[in-house]
Amino acid sequence: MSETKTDNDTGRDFPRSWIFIRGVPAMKFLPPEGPPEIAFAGRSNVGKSSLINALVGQKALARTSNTPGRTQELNYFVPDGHAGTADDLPPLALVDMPGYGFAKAPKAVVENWTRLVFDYLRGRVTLKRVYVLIDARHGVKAIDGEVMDLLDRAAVSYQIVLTKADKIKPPAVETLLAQTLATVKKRPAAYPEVLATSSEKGAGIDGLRAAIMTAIIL
Ligand SMILES: Nc1nc2c(ncn2[C@@H]2O[C@H](COP(=O)(O)OP(=O)(O)OP(=O)(O)O)[C@@H](O)[C@H]2O)c(=O)[nH]1
Ligand SMILES: [Mg+2]
Repeated sequence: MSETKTDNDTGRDFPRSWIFIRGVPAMKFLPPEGPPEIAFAGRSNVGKSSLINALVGQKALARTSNTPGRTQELNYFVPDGHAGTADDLPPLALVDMPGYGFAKAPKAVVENWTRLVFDYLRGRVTLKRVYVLIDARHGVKAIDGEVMDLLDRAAVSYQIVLTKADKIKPPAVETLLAQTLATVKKRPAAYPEVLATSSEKGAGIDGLRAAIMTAIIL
């Protein structure tokens, strides 16, 4: 069994030690459907990989970069210490994804990632919750709306997370939280709570861990 650490506010356990198990360049390479999956989606450079590192408390589990287009496959992370056999599956998997929108890569390559991300989001039976990340400096863009439309149509549960909250003033974070919450309340598959985070400063990370642990038992 993997060690666990406890979130004070919920008493639920979030696994402490995580490993990378697979990078998936196309749908046919997905692992067999098993543990509940929690996926992280968002525009290139929004901070998906950094948020995963903050959640697991490991600085370099997922690769991050200042250059948009760093993550190029669906990357699977699971808690360490599980055999992966039918009677010892990990309790969940975190899935880091390529970004959508602008990236420093050829157009055809970006189109390929975008198709992979959209196909995965639409069709993965064990996908329990998608975290749709929004850069707190930029707010919700048209492509984020398209992703939310897709998730609403596919009835896949998702929750909005603002990233890089350390980059703007607290009142501006509050305003964006309220605006974003008003938008998601009209959306059928959206969880009616928006979280603000900073992977850099650790803000909002405990709350996100707790939300994930709740999502996998729903
Ligand atoms: N100030 C600040 N910078 C952040 C935060 N999160 C991420 N960054 C920075 O933003 C850049 C992009 O972070 P990544 O985690 O690689 O972003 P990503 O969404 O995984 O990017 P792609 O894989 O290219 O789509 C890096 O330079 C990070 O250091 C944050 O909370 N605060
Ligand atoms: Mg990334």
